[in-house]
Amino acid sequence: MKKIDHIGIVVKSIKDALKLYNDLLGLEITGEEILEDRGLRVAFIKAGDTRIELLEPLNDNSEVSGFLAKKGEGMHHIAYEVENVEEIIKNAKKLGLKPLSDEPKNGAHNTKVVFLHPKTTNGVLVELVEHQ
Ligand SMILES: CC[C@@H](C(=O)O)C(=O)SCCNC(=O)CCNC(=O)[C@H](O)C(C)(C)COP(=O)(O)OP(=O)(O)OC[C@H]1O[C@@H](n2cnc3c(N)ncnc32)[C@H](O)[C@@H]1OP(=O)(O)O
Ligand SMILES: [Co+2]
Repeated sequence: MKKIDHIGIVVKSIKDALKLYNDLLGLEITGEEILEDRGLRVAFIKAGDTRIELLEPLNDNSEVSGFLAKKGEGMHHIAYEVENVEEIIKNAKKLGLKPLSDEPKNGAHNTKVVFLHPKTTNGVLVELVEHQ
């Protein structure tokens, strides 16, 4: 594991959330992306050597709609940058840490990602990210 790649936060509106990250803290958006297949508008904000990932649902079928409906806005996941996501999936299984897919999926900004089920990772949704 190289570092915390980003901290994912679900928000109703990225624009509204910028009052804190941009207006108050002076942090800039370093990359915004629409992920249609995931129903997500995503904005990355550089914060020191890690990033905040703001996740806004595009529609009711978004990957974060259920979370937003049940828990409201808030902390969603912690992403760790790894070297070899395929390798880490195999090791996670051996350790009883449940990957949510057997193969990595495409993440934001040309990455391969896999998530570990929060019920096997002390209640925190963990994302493992390999930058291409
Ligand atoms: C932009 C792309 C990518 C990147 O490149 O960075 C992203 O970050 S995409 C981020 C959004 N996508 C995902 O999160 C995909 C992986 N997540 C999932 O597959 C699901 O969210 C889940 C984790 C499997 C949960 O889905 P589901 O089982 O349908 O929801 P439930 O409400 O039934 O939850 C079951 C259980 O898990 C607890 N839970 C749910 N979400 C979280 C969470 N974010 N953190 C911690 N715990 C979570 C939930 O509370 C339930 O527990 P109990 O209530 O005790 O049963
Ligand atoms: Co993420």
